[in-house]
Parts: sequence; C-alpha cells; structure tokens
Amino acid sequence: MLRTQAALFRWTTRRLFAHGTPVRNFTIAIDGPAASGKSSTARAVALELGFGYIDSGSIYRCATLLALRSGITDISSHANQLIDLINKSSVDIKFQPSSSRSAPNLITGRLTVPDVRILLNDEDVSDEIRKPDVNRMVAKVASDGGIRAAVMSVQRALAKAAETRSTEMRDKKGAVKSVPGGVVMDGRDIGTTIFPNAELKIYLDASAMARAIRRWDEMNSKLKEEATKAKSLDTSDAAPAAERTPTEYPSVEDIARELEERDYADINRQHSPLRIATDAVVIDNTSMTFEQQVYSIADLARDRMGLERKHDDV
Ligand SMILES: Nc1ncnc2c1ncn2[C@@H]1O[C@H](COP(=O)(O)OP(=O)(O)O)[C@@H](O)[C@H]1O
Ligand SMILES: Nc1ccn([C@@H]2O[C@H](COP(=O)(O)OP(=O)(O)O)[C@@H](O)[C@H]2O)c(=O)n1
Repeated sequence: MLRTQAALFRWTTRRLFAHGTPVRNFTIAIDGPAASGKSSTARAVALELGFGYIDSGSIYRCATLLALRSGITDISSHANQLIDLINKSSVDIKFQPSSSRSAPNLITGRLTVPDVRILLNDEDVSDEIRKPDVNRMVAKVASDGGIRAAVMSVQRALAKAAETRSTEMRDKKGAVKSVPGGVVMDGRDIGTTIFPNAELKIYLDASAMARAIRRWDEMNSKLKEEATKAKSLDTSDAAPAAERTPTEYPSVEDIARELEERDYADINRQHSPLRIATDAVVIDNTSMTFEQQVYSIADLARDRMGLERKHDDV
C-alpha cells in the first residue's frame, strides 16, 4: 500500500515538474461591478504576464444582440428561442497583444491596453455590443438560468482555447519553462461560478461616481473621435457628417443611473449573482492609478506562481 502511494507520489511529482514546468496553468478571475476597470485591467495584466484574455461579458452582450436582431424583447417568454440562437452561433474573442492598436494614454500611463475584437458568426460586433440598446437589455438576458448555462459553455471553451494558445506561445518562443501559461477572465461570476478554483481571484471596485465619470469620459472621447473621422471623410454638399452624428451625448447622471440599474440587477438575480468570492482579494481603485492596479495584480500572480515580483517600487 505504502509502496503504491510512494510510486504515485513520484509519478505525480515527475508529471508536475517535468522539465521544471508546472503542468497546471494559472487562471486569474477578475469580477466586479460595471465600469470598475475589469476589462482594461485584465487585458493589461494578460499582456504583462503573457496570458490569454477572455471578456465574459461580451458573450452576454452578443446574446443580447442576437435577441435584438431577432426582435426578441420579452426574454422570459422567449428564452428557449434565444438559447437555440446562442447554440447555433459562433463567438470568438480576438485578443492580439502583439498587434495592439491601443497606445498608452493619460489614464493608462506607460501601459498598453491591447485591443480586443469580438466576432459573432464571423462578423466584428465589438462596437455594436457596447451601444445603449444592448446596455439596457443585457442584465435581463443574463438573469435567465438557461441562457447563462448556454453562455457558460461558450465561455469555458474560449478560456480553454486562450489558455492553450498562451502555453503554445511560450513553447514556440522557448520561454522560461518554469513559467506556466494562463488566462485572465473578467466578469461577474468568474471567481464564484465559472472558475471557483482559480489560482487568483480579484474583486475590483470603485466608487459609483468614479465609475460613472470614467465611463462618461470613455464614451465621449469615442463619440468625438467618430465625429471627427466622419467629418474628415465627408466631401458631399449635404450637412456635415459631424452634425449628423449623435449630438445628444449622455450626461454623467444618465450613465450613473444605467450603471446603478445594471449593478442592482446583477447583484439581486437568482442565478450566479455578483458576489465577492470568499477567497478574493478586494481592490478598490477609486484613488489608484491604472498602473498601480495592473502592477499589483500582476505581482500577486507572480507571488502565487513562485516567481519574482517586478513592481515593488510602484
Ligand atoms: N485606476 C483607474 N483610474 C482611472 N480610470 C481607470 C482606472 N481603471 C480603469 N479606468 C478606466 O475606466 C474605464 C472603464 O474601465 P473598463 O475596463 O471598461 O471597466 P469594466 O470592464 O469593469 O466595465 C476605462 O476607460 C478605463 O480606462
Ligand atoms: N460573467 C458575467 C459577465 C457579464 N454578465 C452580464 O453581462 C453584462 C455586461 O457585462 P460587461 O462586463 O460587458 O459590462 P461592463 O462592466 O463592461 O459594463 C453585466 O451587466 C451582467 O449582466 C454576467 O452576468 N456575468
């Protein structure tokens, strides 16, 4: 009996540390309320550690877009129809750190936040799934247990593929063998339901006002950018394109209301509500710089992987 146990121990140890490589990959779950910085932080952390990235909310947003495009407005009575549509659709998340289009800016400081494109049935819907009609409906779609189960299997499959890509990338580059591959996934129930055994769980939060102002800033700069682009392309005699683009920019109060309603729905729903996992590290970034939050999460991950910290000076 003891001999069998000893042999099993030797076999497990050999497998775990073959070529000095821990076989187990590393998963970072980042949860939190709307606009708390989850996705931008997760992408920058993934870039810093060479991990894959999955934006789990984008899949609920794709499901919402499918509903809107099929004229489904009453989710509760058409849930099965929507589940069928989700099962027949393909969703892909293109996270390409090496061909990043996002340059460091005032918020991100020296850090690059890689761009992510979301493909629904091979169509790039990245911008469309962030529009107000999707924002208004997505929490309702995400409150249905059957729809969540359908979305969950898409999320897990995407995470597995991203993790494998991250490991292969290391192998190709002949990267340090003792560094595991991994994935960073952000959402509402990643540490509680999707990956309850994640090696690192972060609950990212910020004050309601800070979150509303950040989202407002983000939306306004995007709208202004679109207006400028449209103006420079407009050569006709018709009204300048800039005048035809939406002039009614949402106010900070509008955005604060939308975030509050969505958070309320996410916290109070029956299935996988937004909760702080008991073993999560809570980070309130209201007064933190972007760099501080990214570097502290990356170093927490390094600690747990048994690697040297890199940013003790920040
Ligand atoms: N510490 C920070 N200080 C200022 N702005 C931040 C900070 N962290 C994130 N942001 C900005 O807040 C906005 C919302 O972040 P995002 O990552 O989209 O949030 P979420 O994924 O939680 O909805 C983005 O414009 C992002 O650049
Ligand atoms: N893991 C997740 C991710 C998102 N969601 C739902 O999807 C919505 C949109 O998520 P998101 O991450 O794109 O939202 P933002 O925080 O970026 O505004 C959330 O408000 C939730 O209703 C969820 O229920 N579970």
